Amino acid sequence: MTTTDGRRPTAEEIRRAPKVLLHDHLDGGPRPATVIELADAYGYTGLPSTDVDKLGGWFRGPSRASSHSGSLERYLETFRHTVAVMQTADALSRVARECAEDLAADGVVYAEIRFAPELHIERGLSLDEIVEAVVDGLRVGAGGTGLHARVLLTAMRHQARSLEIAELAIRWRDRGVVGFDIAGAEAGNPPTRHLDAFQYIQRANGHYTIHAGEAFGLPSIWEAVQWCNADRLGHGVRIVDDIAVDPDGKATLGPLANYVRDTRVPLEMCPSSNVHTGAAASIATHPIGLLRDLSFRVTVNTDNRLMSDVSLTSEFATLVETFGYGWADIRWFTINAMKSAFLPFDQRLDLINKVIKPGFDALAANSTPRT
Ligand SMILES: O=c1[nH]cnc2c1ncn2[C@H]1C[C@H](O)[C@@H](CO)O1
Ligand SMILES: [Zn+2]
Repeated sequence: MTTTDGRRPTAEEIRRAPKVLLHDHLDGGPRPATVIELADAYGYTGLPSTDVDKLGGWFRGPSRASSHSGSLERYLETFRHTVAVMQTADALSRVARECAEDLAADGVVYAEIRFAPELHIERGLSLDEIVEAVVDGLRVGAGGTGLHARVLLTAMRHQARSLEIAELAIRWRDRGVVGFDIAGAEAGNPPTRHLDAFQYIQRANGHYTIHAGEAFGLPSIWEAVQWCNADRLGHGVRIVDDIAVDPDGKATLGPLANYVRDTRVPLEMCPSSNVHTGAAASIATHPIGLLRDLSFRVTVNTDNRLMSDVSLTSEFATLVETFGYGWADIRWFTINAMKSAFLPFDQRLDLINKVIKPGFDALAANSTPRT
């Protein structure tokens, strides 16, 4: 459904819509100017440029399919510069505060921001000090805005600290941290490597999502769902490998795709990031179109706002442009995301009924026909 006059939502209208973001990396979204200032303040001399525009362009460059082999590993290389300047409590707080400010300005009303504490210990911060700095920064940045910001703690899947990070997540669960995740190079690092961490969280009645089915296929998703009991899947795009579509468009789901759809496993889809890492060839051929048509529990996310040069608004605008989505679709993705958040049920319901639905109703009603 588009607006009553059949017109598609504009980017500015989408920006004003109350949106929900479940998959956004803190170290994938700092402002280029902040990276330069922090590098200067802390004596980090490794930046490829100290010019704001050039640095921004450099971060985005490797994401472009043309200049990039479309590999997750290459995409992840750029993070070393953002991580390098996020090694003190002040720097972490500032990046977190600005992240919340940027999301609030983009019309996000609920966000789960993730990062890997183990990457921020180079200057001697303890894991708890790192989490404290980020939680504080988000609280300050979100203060006085309509944004509710929470944290997911990520463990790097090629490392061996996941149980420790899982314990950290539970230790902070009543203080802004709502879940756990694993990220990093997927091939060769299957989710079951971290089974003890997932089981720890499960025994503590906590929540976790798992990056799976991005750079590796169905076995990764199967392990994440059937061995590790993931509450949600980060990306999960390769679930399409278990769906056959015949020439007249009829889709047949294999057992894993059926299971994921039947049990409403939320898919944290990040279309632009997937094009940049080679997980999808283009937005037009991105599986989100098919998965939305088949009513999987799809959500729309940014992944890395800096490296992929996106905002949640721009990501929705791209989908509107590509798939002809209207308000009903954006609202459906948004409510899917809010239902899938790691927030207590009553708070999710409150945001849906008091913020999201009224916000979308007002926008769809007020959108004026184009002259
Ligand atoms: O899309 C991704 N897939 C796997 N790992 C990722 C992705 N985006 C960011 N990361 C990694 C790099 C960051 O340093 C780490 C924690 O945010 O998570
Ligand atoms: Zn990610």
